[in-house]
Amino acid sequence: MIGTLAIECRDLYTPYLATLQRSALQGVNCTIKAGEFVVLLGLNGAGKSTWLRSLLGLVPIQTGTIAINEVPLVPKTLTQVRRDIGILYQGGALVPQLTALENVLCGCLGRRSPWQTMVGFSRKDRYHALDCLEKVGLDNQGEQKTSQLSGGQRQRVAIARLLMQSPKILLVDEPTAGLDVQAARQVMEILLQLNHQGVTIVTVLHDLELAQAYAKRAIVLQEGAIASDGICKNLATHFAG
Ligand SMILES: Nc1ncnc2c1ncn2[C@@H]1O[C@H](COP(=O)(O)OP(=O)(O)OP(=O)(O)O)[C@@H](O)[C@H]1O
Repeated sequence: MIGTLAIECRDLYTPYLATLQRSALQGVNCTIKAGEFVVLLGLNGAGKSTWLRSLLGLVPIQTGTIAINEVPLVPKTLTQVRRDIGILYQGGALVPQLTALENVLCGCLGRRSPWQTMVGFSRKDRYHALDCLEKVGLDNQGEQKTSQLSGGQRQRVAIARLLMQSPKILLVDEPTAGLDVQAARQVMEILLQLNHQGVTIVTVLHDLELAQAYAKRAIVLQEGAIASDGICKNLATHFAG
């Protein structure tokens, strides 16, 4: 699978923002091959989340092009492209009143008709959701409300929910924010396992040690453009400079 292009951005500009006195993204050029594990680094406001959201067509684009799995991202291809790509937002965005299993089941709502949604989830859906929970080590917590889970467990439920759509590309925004060292490593280990299974991972991280331990390539965004792009090595020294 490595060799095909998972993500390709050419001269990507978002519209001018008066508050910033520039565009959030200004000239992003980048290719990421299928199967890569990439960490996205940069200061607050550098444009990391905006870039991730742009890859799903969630941000207006002024100029430039995006292709996902070699399919140009245009209104006509949006549904097709979104089938292949999952995004995990900061905090996971789970429904606290629902159980872990119910939250994971929500991951298949996007590919169901309104009629199927009214009928409820099938036994097959439930087995699939349990399977996804098992992949993140939470098969015993399926019936627990997510409000009663720890931050690390909630983040893993959010990953399991994404797995329901069997994405080929996972975009992850600060998956370890607010987690202790052990929980952060558990989340990163899950991302690594998924990567070993062929899923392309692009994750925003602020922890340089974790970045170096798990990702092979680091892309650094600065004021909406790529300031550096290379192998994950000596990141602390690089950033000190
Ligand atoms: N819809 C919007 N309207 C106005 N400004 C916006 C909008 N979206 C993003 N911005 C601005 O664009 C810049 C980039 O934001 P973005 O959230 O992508 O940065 P980031 O690198 O992810 O930051 P952080 O590390 O804090 O999450 C920020 O200064 C933000 O305030």
